[in-house]
Amino acid sequence: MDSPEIPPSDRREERPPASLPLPAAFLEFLGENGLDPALYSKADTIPRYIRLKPGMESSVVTEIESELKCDLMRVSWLPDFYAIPPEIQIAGSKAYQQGKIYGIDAASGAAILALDVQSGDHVLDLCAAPGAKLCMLADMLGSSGSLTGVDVAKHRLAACRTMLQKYSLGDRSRLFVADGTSFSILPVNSNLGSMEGIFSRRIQSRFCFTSSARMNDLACFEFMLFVTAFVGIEDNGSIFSEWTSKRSWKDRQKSKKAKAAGSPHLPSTSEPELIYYGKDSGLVGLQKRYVLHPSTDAAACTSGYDKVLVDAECTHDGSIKHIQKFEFWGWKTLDRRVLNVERTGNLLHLQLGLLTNGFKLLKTGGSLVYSTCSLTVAQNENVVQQFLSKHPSAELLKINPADSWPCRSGGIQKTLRFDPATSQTSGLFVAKFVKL
Ligand SMILES: C[S@@+](CC[C@H](N)C(=O)[O-])C[C@H]1O[C@@H](n2cnc3c(N)ncnc32)[C@H](O)[C@@H]1O
Repeated sequence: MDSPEIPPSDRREERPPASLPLPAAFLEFLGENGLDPALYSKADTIPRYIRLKPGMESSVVTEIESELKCDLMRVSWLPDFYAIPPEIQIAGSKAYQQGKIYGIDAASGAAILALDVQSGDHVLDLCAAPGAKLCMLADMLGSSGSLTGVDVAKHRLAACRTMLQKYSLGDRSRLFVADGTSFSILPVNSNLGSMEGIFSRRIQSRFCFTSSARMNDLACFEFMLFVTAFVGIEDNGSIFSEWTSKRSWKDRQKSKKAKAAGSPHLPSTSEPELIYYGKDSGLVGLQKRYVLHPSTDAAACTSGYDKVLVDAECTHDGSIKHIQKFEFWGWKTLDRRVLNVERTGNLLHLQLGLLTNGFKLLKTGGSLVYSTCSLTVAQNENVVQQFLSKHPSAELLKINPADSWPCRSGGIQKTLRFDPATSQTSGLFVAKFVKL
């Protein structure tokens, strides 16, 4: 007689024990979420991944190999990605310091490819820091379109600014410290339509300009630059000039106030704070008040972002290397940062809020990728399900390149799950939506 099939929960006992000394509270968290502790035994075996900045000559690979003293193994399913042994540190290498490579997990790379960014797209990254995905998004964008990065933590977003500048990827980017659940600023070009009206009316009354023909975007843009030059003089300094790291007196006063109000993250007004914009971000020469005005749902449908990434805040339990760090930070901090029930409850609300607002800012026909580095169903499939039940204009999309990716299907059709055992990567859940 055939021996009865072992239920999955019992099969776990046969696997090698986790090499990390996982604390009881974390094991309990894994148990409650139906996750296998054996995954954490892979911590020392899954490779570290680096991405070679596109456009680098292939000779650079040999150069980097001799500097890092290891082979760079090309990741066949992901362009420009290489695997290196997990113990190799890249931060001290010249290749890293000169901006030729950056560290980014292969699963994160897959999430960006899933978004299918095309040259000319207006892209929003709603939880951008510390910025590895943001850099890859900027790379995919090429020489047209725009990239807007948002994060609630100012010090973390400042790290994004450093990254973009280091890798010369910031020209088309702008960075806002803001709450991603309520951020409502549209891409710059989208404002042209509404500003066309504002400027036309203003100029008509000033200069008796009476053309009834609708200006095309380019003519309108040139016209606006001309107009802002005049209006700007009148408004004395409210025009975006080229970005500088030197802060104005006004900005310094603003952050003093925010500090005094006791918020380390958000300015006291909770208004989005622009902490960087590149020379081709579309802002230079424009009036601040027209760029920073909040949008309506209807405006977003016609003039919103083409692509949105919501790489939501989560418990990070799927990021094996992150969990590994608690060996140094102390397992007690894991309780506070990962397992705290109240925090986890709030997280679910936050994740749904981020996904909902990211979708709101998407133009009709645009697509959104929702990802988390948690392996729990609660933070992934359940959030997706709840979101879909409230948004009839949202539909899950098949992620086409995934046919050749080493990942599994998520608990809902068309969603994906990467994990150390299946993918040799960090854990990541990925879902892609289209706005109908
Ligand atoms: C998983 S990390 C994002 C990683 C990032 N996408 C990358 O590839 O480097 C989540 C980020 O969400 C940010 N965050 C948390 N709450 C937020 C909110 N309400 N609005 C915007 N960002 C938020 C955190 O500060 C954190 O930087």
